[in-house]
Amino acid sequence: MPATGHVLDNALDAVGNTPLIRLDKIRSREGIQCNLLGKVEYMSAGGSIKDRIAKRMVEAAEKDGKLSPGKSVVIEPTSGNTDKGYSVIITLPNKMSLYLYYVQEKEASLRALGAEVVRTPAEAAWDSPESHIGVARRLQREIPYAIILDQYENTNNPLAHELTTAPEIIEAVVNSSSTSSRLSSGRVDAFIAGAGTGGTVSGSSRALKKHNPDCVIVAVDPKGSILAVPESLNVDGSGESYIVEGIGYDFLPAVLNRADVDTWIKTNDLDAFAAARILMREEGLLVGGSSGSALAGALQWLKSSEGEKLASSGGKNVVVVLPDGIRNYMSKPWFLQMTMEAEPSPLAKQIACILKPTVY
Ligand SMILES: Cc1ncc(COP(=O)(O)O)c(C=O)c1O
Repeated sequence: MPATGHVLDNALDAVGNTPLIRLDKIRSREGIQCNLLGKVEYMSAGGSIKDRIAKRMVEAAEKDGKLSPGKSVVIEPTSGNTDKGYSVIITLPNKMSLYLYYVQEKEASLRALGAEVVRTPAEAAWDSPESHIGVARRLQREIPYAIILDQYENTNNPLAHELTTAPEIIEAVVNSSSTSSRLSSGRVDAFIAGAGTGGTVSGSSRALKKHNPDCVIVAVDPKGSILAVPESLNVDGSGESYIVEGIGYDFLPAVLNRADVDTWIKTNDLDAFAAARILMREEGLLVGGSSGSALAGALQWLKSSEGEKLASSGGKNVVVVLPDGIRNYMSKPWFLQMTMEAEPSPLAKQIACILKPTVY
């Protein structure tokens, strides 16, 4: 959400500057005393936290003379590049290939922006030639002027979070604490985010620890992924697949510096989707599944022996990153199931009663 009252030059200027919103209903239903604040990334122009790194990686490559408009083909990064005159190819793991009628929203949005999308089998190991990474590398070898900006290794990925995500959070908390006594610590006391490439947690951690050396950085990793430490955390559910998208890997991305993380929390799909539903129903935030993972992880941590002290301290500020919105997942079975109530609500019954005699 950009500053209001200004005409922006283009959609890239509407990347980031997302709101930090109190999750007060969840806070009170969980009996938590500290402030629970959601960084709502679907309000960025492309609808995802990935807008920030796509923008920074492209701009850095331009500065280094690695990209020339009209000529270069950018392989892999998400939206935001088309405005700049590059052809874009996205290689995307086909997570839900089992569902025949699955409408692929991510693919449709990317195509709408003018990108070519190549689907790759989700089962492929990251280092196999069939994986999204393997296919991207092959295309780069074959297509002239093709470049992979490589979010897994590109230091501009964590840097985007160090220079935008975390400073926005700090600014919002510091500014608002001068006018609201509820944000009384005036600092970010804990930060919780899902880990995929690890750019969000590592980059944000660097800025947040400078702001408050005691800020606790909690990373959320789905069961079945291997990112968490200690390694023993990854044993439960090892080899299992998970449906939630955007977080967890079967390899360690170079941009994830595990030393930047204080604590890891493992989550499962069921808890993640239940938490996403609560964010929608109770807070009116139309988030995607991994936002549910982040919230589920946050609540798990706040109930743990480590997080409990913060949870019971009024005026402390705990920030949860909500990385994208439901737009990308509207046809996923987990979401469709969620929208079908087992039992009609009293209001639904009343409506049915009123409309009964009507023949349509
Ligand atoms: C949709 C989505 N993309 C990416 C990420 C992770 O970001 P990063 O790659 O910075 O770890 C998340 C984290 O929750 C996510 O939900």
